[in-house]
Amino acid sequence: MAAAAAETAERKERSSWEEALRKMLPPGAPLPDEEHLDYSIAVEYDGPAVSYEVPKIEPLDLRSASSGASAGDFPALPRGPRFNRLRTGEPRGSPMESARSSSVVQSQRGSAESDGGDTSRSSPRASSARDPNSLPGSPRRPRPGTVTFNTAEESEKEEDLSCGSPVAAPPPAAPSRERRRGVCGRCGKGNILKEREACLVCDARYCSNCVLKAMGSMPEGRKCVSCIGRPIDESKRSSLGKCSRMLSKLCSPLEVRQIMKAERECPANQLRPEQLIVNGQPLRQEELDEILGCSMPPQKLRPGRYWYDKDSGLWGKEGERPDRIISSKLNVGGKLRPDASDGSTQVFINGREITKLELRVLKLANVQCPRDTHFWVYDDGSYEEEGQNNIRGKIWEKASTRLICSLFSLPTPPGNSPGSKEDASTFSSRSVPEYLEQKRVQKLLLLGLEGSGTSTIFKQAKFLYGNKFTPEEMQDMKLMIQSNLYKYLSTLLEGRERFEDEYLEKQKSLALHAEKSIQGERRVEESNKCIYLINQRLKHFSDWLLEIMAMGDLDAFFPAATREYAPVVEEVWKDPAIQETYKRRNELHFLPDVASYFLDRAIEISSNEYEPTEKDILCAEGVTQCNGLAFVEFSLDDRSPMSELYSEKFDCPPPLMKYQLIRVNSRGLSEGCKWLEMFEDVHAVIFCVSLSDYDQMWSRGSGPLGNKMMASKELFESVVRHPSFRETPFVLLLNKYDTFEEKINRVPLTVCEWFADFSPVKPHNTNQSLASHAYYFVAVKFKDLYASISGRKLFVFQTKALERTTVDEAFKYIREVLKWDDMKDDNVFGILDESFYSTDASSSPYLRQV
Ligand SMILES: Nc1nc2c(ncn2[C@@H]2O[C@H](COP(=O)(O)OP(=O)(O)OP(=O)(O)O)[C@@H](O)[C@H]2O)c(=O)[nH]1
Ligand SMILES: [Mg+2]
Repeated sequence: MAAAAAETAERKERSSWEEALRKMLPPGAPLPDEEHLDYSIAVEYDGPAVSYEVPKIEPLDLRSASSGASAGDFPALPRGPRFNRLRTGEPRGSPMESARSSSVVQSQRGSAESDGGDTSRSSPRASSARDPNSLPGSPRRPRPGTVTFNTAEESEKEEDLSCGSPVAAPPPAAPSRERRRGVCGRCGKGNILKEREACLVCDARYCSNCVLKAMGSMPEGRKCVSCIGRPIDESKRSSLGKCSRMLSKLCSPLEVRQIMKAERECPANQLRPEQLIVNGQPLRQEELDEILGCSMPPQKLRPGRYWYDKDSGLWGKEGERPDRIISSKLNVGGKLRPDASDGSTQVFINGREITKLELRVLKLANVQCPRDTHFWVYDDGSYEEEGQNNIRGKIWEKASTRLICSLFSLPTPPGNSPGSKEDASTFSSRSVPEYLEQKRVQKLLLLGLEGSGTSTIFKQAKFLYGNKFTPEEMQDMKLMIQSNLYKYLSTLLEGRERFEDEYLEKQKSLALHAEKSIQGERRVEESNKCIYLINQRLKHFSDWLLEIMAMGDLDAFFPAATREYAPVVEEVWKDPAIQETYKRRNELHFLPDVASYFLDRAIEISSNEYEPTEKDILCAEGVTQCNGLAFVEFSLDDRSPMSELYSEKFDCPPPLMKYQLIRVNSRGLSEGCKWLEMFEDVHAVIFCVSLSDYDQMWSRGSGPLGNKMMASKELFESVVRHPSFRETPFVLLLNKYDTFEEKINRVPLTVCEWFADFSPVKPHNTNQSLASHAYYFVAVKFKDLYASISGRKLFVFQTKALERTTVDEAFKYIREVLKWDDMKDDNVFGILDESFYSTDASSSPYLRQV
């Protein structure tokens, strides 16, 4: 019964689509077989109502145009930018818009027809094809967008290319363009110093006036409209998704984010399987999918030849040592060859002759490996000699081995439990940097997002506990303060440019309206004086400085230029346009609060005789100019309620504990928190967050702008999740409470999406109470987040890092936390219940925070 009904339904459906098709063909033309239908031409249906859904073409929805795994793996592609711009009425002229209004849309690839995955097919049946996953037998591989906007000529050429096998057909080559250095590919105007945005495919460069016209709404990121659908130039792979200064000036942050996402994730920009040769064999799409979809895929894959050991998960470039450990047991590539990494040690791991460096590390890790040893290594690091059936240990288990590996840039598997303490002695007998030595010091790792206050806290610790700055450090500090002047200034100048452009745009649209009325004209004339205008001379300086900053060449000009330009710096800073810009500093690409403190004294600071005061040192960002790792050792006066408890019990004073404060700057954290592995033995992680960041905009490098508190949250999460700190207590310092107190009455806490549910219940008559309420709210947010990840309690303390006493109290609080942590492990007194170990208790004078 059911079968018969289904058959009738199918027959009915078939006849109705045949009917629809007939209407599209010239009268009397025979109805082609389904196999012979040419789906590459879609015609807008304007016939009578039909019982099924007429297929629609959505030119930009590449997600539906790509099939199988890729469709599932790549999130929705941006359609926002285009619509946003259309809404704002910005003149576009992009061929994209004209194509949308046209009723005939060309399919880019005839090849897609053969596999039935083309969403542009005109068959009514194709209505289901909008969901590529619903197509039986649709191949799992990314395909370029169905619809592009090429010239007729280009489309013809492509049609030929696309006739080949859909798997083997190489993507069409980029059109070659004649280029002259510094000349815009569209308007032809040239200026070698002007910024250009380059097409990722053909490298055509466009000036800021032309880039949006040449690249349209960028559904695949920065490509000329005629290059959409084409694979990118491989040399540009590393810049995928990295926004340029030009683009961030031209588009809103949301648009930029969407364009960059499309650039990274659209099918056309992905690696093609045949570009990867693994163990001598080019990959097939399923294999590439398997690699990319595994739990630990190789990062930043580029076309090339690789080797892969599926038993251990080791992965490297052909002829080179292992580069990383990826998921094991993937069915990809050919058989691992003995000479895969070009080793010459006569020691073999899973059939591969290992390199000298690996052998050295194995020896350091006390693995016996005479010549002609054949090891079998499994993905958990356990190893045995071939044929002996006797696991001899785990290679990466010891912390020392992992540290050695990281020193030698050899991969270790993530997620190993912290190494056992007995490693310490073996480890210190080797020549390792002093700071890695296991001594009687408690290591405190101080981390935080850029500008959160870590260096200020570090410097306060130095002032507080007796480490003086050396003359070299003072000199470093001076140079840093001097060059920071230019950094602040360039941020302001860049902002000024943007505000001026915005203003002019607004004027233009006003003028359009005003043309209709004479009064309007007068009004426009009156308001034409833009407050963001600067004079020609300063403009010249501004262009020059921004150019240098964009090229990252500041160090080449300073400090030599410091004195020479000091008067101009002062003039620029005092200029009303810059002062107006400064008023809108929260819209700028992060300008610290201290910018005005230093810019006000530009002449004094730029002089040769300038010596930074203690306050200058504190206010200056950073510890040293190069700003990498910094260490300070100190001991604290140990009289505290907890130490009294010790003395009572043991009848002797506790030994003086030394602390080593290690500060890693935010740049050190940005590379996937790689450095953190070095610090798995720290006793506490002190994470610093600037409370006043909740309304600040910020971006990592040239990435898209976002809320800075959210960026802090993300960094916090990744540090908490880091395997090195699974057992380590965390102390959160909520810093800049002073700025927060002042700001909270002007800017509601809810501007940060994470705090959107902040609604203080009681009326707040004083600033104090609203600020403390908000502070408590933020603290609890972090505590909840921490607990949800680690299942433990987060210790929170409030600081105003510029006030020394608050930093002193913070360290004393941290000392208490460390002691409790020690005692929790031993539980020597048997009195440590959860409430004692909680921050809610107030058994210590320092325990007055949430
Ligand atoms: N008002 C106020 N300013 C602070 C406070 N803490 C730090 N600052 C200032 O904020 C700026 C940034 O602080 P830093 O200590 O340099 O921040 P950081 O975490 O070291 O950031 P990077 O050096 O970029 O990694 C400096 O100008 C400090 O003077 C605070 O509690 N209140
Ligand atoms: Mg700093």
